[in-house]
Amino acid sequence: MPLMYGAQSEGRRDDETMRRFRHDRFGQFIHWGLYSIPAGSWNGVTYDYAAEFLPQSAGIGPARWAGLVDDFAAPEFDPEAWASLAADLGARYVTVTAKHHDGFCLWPSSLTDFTVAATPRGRDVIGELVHAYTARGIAVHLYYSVLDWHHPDWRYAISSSQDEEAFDRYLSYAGEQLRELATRYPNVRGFWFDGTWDESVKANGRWSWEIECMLKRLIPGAIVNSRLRADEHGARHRDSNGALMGDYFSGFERRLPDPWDRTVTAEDWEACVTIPQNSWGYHAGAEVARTHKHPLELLEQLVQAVSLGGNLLLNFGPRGDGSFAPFEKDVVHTLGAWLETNGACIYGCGPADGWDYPGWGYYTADAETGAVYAVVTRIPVSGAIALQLPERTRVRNATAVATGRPVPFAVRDDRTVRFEVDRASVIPLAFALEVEQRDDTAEQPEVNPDL
Ligand SMILES: COc1ccc([C@@H]2N[C@@H](C)[C@@H](O)[C@H]2O)cc1
Repeated sequence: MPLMYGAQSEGRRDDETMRRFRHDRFGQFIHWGLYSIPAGSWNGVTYDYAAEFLPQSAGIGPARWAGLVDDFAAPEFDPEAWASLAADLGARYVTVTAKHHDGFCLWPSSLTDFTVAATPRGRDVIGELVHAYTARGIAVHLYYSVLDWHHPDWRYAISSSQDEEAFDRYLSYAGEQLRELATRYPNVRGFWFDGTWDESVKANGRWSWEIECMLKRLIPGAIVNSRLRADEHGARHRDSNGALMGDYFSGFERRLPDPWDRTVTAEDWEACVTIPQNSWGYHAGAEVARTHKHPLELLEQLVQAVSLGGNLLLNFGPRGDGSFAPFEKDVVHTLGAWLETNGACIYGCGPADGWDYPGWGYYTADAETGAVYAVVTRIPVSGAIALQLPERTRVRNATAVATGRPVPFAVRDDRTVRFEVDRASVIPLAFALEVEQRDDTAEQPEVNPDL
């Protein structure tokens, strides 16, 4: 059907900025704001829901919530230390909350006084972070919530002409804030929109179209996630013709596609995940802490995302004082150390065509060289893994990515090779496979079916 405000482009973007985003594969999400101070508790009551939703959980109105501005002193906030942490994690980009649903702005916006400028130290958090990350070669995307609990003209739905006039004022405010962000911080790489599910926003597809046009005019090549967009019929992420809006699908939140779901490889996508089961802002509650994922679970999510052609955006919620909690530093050390020696199977990689999900781990392939990687995340009881080869494919040799040492394998039949895996191996264990297309007229590989 003809659309005025549908997808602005067809298919994958193939410009340098998007190729870099695709190559990066691994990003760090940062949720930091007023909600980081109470960290899930209010007036002595702990609410086990997401910490950034505390105003909703505890029924705190905007005026009382705004009282936290005076407590946002953030004595431990050190942008260079945050950038070093991201580098140690192995993240190639960072997405930072410039404004979350509570409407508090981490930059000194001229459009409102509900910003860091009103805090005791008045620092331009976004400006200092953009500088620090960029100086370390880490790209920055700015998270912006269209949903705004603080702004008096915000409406969840439009049910009167007064609502319409108010919400039009709100959308003008949000549009001017976005212009301000793109103008103040022109070297950010992208914008990550959230809070766009309400009827009021879905009814304003033209506004979302115009915002995407404006941001890409102000910052040529800027990358925008699919959550910004609605078309004129209220379709989100994909327009009414099914075309992806924005530059990558960003509907996977605290979940990934099924590891065998190759349909997702048709487009760029990013999954955002948390370390606790469900809190993006720092939550100090013991019950929430009980549900933190093990670092290796998060590492497996990264490998799984890459095996399906996606990026992983792993969230960290710094504490109200600007420091990171010990459990987050554990994640940084575990993932950073593994990526230091195994990054070849992640950065610049994507799905390995023809290599089906094996169950014991994931296959990735270098998008440039075609090199195939087998990444073992669970060792079968047999102590061996069997690789089902694509048609007319032969494995010439295999090396352990972390050490570069050759790895012996047995050819079981013309479609199966088998690796013995040392149970003491560091998991995930990545093998680099040198494969070649086999000319069927050539001699068949020597097979040993008893293996
Ligand atoms: C269940 O509804 C929501 C609504 C918003 C969110 C927000 N999206 C994540 C990326 C975080 O910012 C979270 O607060 C999560 C769940």
